[in-house]
Amino acid sequence: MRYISTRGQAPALGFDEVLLAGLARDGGLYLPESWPTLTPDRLRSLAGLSYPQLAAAVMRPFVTGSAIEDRFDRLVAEAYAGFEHSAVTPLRQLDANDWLLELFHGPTLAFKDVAMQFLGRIFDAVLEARDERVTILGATSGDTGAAAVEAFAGRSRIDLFMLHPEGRVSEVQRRQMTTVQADNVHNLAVRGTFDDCQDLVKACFNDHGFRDGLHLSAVNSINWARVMAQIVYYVASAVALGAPERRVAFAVPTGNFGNVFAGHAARCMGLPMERLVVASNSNDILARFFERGEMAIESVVPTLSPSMDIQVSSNFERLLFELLDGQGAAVAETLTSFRREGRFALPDAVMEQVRAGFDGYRLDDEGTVAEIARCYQTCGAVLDPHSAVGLAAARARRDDPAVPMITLATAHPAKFPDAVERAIGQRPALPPRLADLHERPECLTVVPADETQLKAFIGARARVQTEAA
Ligand SMILES: Cc1ncc(COP(=O)(O)O)c(C=O)c1O
Ligand SMILES: N[C@@H](CCOP(=O)(O)O)C(=O)O
Repeated sequence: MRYISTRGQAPALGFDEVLLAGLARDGGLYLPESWPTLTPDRLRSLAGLSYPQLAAAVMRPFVTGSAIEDRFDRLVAEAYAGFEHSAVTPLRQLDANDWLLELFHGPTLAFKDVAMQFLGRIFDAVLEARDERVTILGATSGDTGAAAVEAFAGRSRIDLFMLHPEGRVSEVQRRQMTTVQADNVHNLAVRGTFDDCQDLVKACFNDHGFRDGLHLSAVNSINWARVMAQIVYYVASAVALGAPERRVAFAVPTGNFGNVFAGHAARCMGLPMERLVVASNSNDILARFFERGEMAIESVVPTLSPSMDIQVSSNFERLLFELLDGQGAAVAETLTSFRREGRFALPDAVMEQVRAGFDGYRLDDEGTVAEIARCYQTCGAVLDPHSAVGLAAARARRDDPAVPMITLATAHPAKFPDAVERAIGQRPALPPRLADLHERPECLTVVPADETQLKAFIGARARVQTEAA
């Protein structure tokens, strides 16, 4: 399988190169040249498979030509062996045709583990096959960082530098990153927002000298492999509820648009799907976009669902590439002017196409607390605030009650105990293996949102450079 950049100026690459590159050299994001097809017969053949078997079957066409193709099934099986639920991503029924897809049974209690546990293993295997080393640079609003630290700590060919916005992640999220003691893990608390962190990451990648010197790589959803691994649970849940004979709909708590883009990718591959509902908190740039056809940046406001406190959704670029008929130059121009002007609009005809596939919804903190309480009272399920935003969106935007509506539960409630306690008067407990999280010593460095200082910090510590010098 070959991959092309959304900005049209970088060379097409194979899977291993895309995995290690993260961001394309023209600043774009990689997409497969064509979508592998999930025909109705193929979908039927997935029924009854275990999650790792289904994951390997869905992802295999994306890795053809990879150095790890022959070990792929084993790596996938290992990735999911440590999940605390044997179904890996179980479906929980909330009402006649309402389902919660629980994506938080991995080691750090968020959906990021589903892809990141897999990424840790394939990075290692590809680097070993090529006898190479990388420096991973990432930005997190809480969960990607925790999942990456867990997946990459102690891996000898990898140094991980993870940027989070200081004071804007939950205490559990921060501690999950900062209490892991490993020489190859560096946590940086940036004085700024998640968008500042993400901009710093992209700036480092776009400095080709810095990027090449350190063999920079990415584990945010700008990396195609993250999205690829997230496609699997859309397919698994739809097949469990009757695909291809029955269509399903999804509601997705959204920030960087990576998770919902994975759902869209599953649809492009042939999964029969009603609309994807994009659920936002008060940082509602996407909800406003679906309403008005204009993407307009406003300042980030802190909310009870901090992982979605994002204005610039990096993966929207992949959808834009499709909407602009694969014209990389038009994508680059639109996004450059977006960053300059803080807005861009799409023509009505394009918005019609967008609205046929997506719908948006926004929920503020008050509504989030009310939704956690409502769900607890009506079904006994304790939701985290991100999943609550998703569930409210599912109810509000449901078209046809006969179509199963699946809400993605993206985090365990114990990651956000303050919000949950406010809603239901109880603090959800962390699993026993994390019970002493609040007593463990933390290790992090506070830095300004400054590209030069960040590069100096990384340059002084990354082992790739030390060895090359
Ligand atoms: C718990 C949780 N829910 C939802 C999201 C939003 O997902 P995405 O950024 O893929 O849109 C995130 C962050 O990614 C998250 O950590
Ligand atoms: N909400 C995310 C933000 C980064 O998203 P990613 O999917 O692009 O890694 C987080 O939890 O860090």
